[in-house]
Amino acid sequence: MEKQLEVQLEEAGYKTDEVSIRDIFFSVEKGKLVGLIGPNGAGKSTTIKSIMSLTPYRKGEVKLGTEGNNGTYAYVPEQPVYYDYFTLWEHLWLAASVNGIDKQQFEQRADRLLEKFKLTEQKHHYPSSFSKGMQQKLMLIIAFMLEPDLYIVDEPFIGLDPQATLDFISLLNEARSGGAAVLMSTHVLDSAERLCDTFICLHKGTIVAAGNIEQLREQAGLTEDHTLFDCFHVFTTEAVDVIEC
Ligand SMILES: Nc1ncnc2c1ncn2[C@@H]1O[C@H](COP(=O)(O)OP(=O)(O)OP(=O)(O)O)[C@@H](O)[C@H]1O
Repeated sequence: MEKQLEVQLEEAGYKTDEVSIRDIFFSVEKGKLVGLIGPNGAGKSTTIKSIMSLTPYRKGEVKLGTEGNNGTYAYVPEQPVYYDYFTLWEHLWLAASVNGIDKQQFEQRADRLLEKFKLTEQKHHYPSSFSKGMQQKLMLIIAFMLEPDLYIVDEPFIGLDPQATLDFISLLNEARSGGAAVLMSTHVLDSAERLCDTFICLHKGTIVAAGNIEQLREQAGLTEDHTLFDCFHVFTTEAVDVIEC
């Protein structure tokens, strides 16, 4: 299967003399959803930020796109980022125009997504007046509007209401069936268990387990009636050998 993202991070951190994550090696194939899981402070956001070259220190390599073909990506940060003086619609148009989407295609995609996320009425409002969940939806709408080869999403579920969560999942599945790859960090393990093909479990800045749910159960020494949460508990509370992925 073709890799859309290959991560070979030896070390990364917020200062040159401080290593926050180390030995993070994994890949995401076309059409697959890889879940980045781990407790608070495990290094999920740092991994994502260093993939995006947003950490001051990074040693290692990140390859984006398939063999001989640079891929496109959309990054949805944990904290929404917006301009105070642009309306919702202006944000979408700005993102579309810098990414070369023509006006007709932009309007078609943007209107469909606003409808889906129930923000049509707020089209000409300023995101600074939005709730956290509505700002999160703005970030997701931009990502889906760009229809990239790869989605990198940092904790999408916190802040979204149940209907928006379902809408987000259905759009994600639609993008995957079109061949898009997804890397998603989350604490919401029941959703992750249902959605993700494979998991990277981080603890104390490094990978402690990786694979699909069956492989995680095996690595945790658990039987098939155990959930992702049970595996997570084993990997993050007991001394485990670091398992190569
Ligand atoms: N801006 C920063 N400057 C310095 N250290 C940071 C910064 N952000 C995170 N860290 C440190 O890096 C380590 C990993 O944090 P990170 O935010 O990646 O964890 P996380 O798994 O995303 O946690 P959470 O689930 O709480 O979001 C922690 O020790 C944290 O204190």
